[in-house]
Amino acid sequence: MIIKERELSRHIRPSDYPELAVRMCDISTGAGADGMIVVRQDPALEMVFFNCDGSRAPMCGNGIRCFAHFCKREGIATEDSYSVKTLAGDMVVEVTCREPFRVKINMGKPLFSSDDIKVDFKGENYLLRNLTLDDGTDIEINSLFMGTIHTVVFMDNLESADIPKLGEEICNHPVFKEKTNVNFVKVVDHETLEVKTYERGVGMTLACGTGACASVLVANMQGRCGKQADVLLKLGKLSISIAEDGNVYMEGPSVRILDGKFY
Ligand SMILES: N[C@H](CCC[C@H](N)C(=O)O)C(=O)O
Repeated sequence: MIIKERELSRHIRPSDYPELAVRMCDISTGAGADGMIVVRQDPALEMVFFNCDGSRAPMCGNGIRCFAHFCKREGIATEDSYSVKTLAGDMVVEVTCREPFRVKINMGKPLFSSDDIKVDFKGENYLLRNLTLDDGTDIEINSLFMGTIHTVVFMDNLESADIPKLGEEICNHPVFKEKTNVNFVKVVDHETLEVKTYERGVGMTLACGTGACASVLVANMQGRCGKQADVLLKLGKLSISIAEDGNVYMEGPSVRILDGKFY
């Protein structure tokens, strides 16, 4: 869900955005969405993103494709390539097709330090670590910051596993001081991954752009896929590529569903 900050009632202040996100995203009494984006135009073009529980997230991969689509339709961005400020840094947008709308985003580079993912650990990164679950079993996880905090879990049985339950447990595990988004990844072949994501502040989602990037990155580091891979999500497909300089690119669509007035 996307709103223009300039068109908001003067009674609504930035401190009200978390509550507005909860109300607008509510499936019963609002429009129903995973998150709310405020388009800020001053002093620079900025995407201000909230999860449907009202928490702020630094970045949203799906959101920025919708943001770019919205800015094009509304005449806010007239160029095909421009930069968007986010809490995870400036993202570079490049419209690859106007109708149907497709866009490629430079999502930046992954970060691996304990400070980036808010986990206490020694060593260079938090990849290939064992996490002990409530039932005493260990699960191998890989955590990193790719626009936001992500954990990647490789799994062959995406269909039979209780992903919502497992996702919720990992997301809220005390090791993650600011929680984590959790991506369950099945390697289909060297160019294709299937990903299901449980999101912090949301729950199960139909698609997660930053999660798709995190999944390809970790899969590539472990030799499970190449530097370019398609990510199959419940609702669509994203193309992810890792450039020589380490920047990660995400390419995919955005589709307008409705325009409206929220009271
Ligand atoms: N759905 C988003 C990510 C939202 C992340 C958010 N749930 C958090 O970090 O709190 C995406 O497409 O990249």
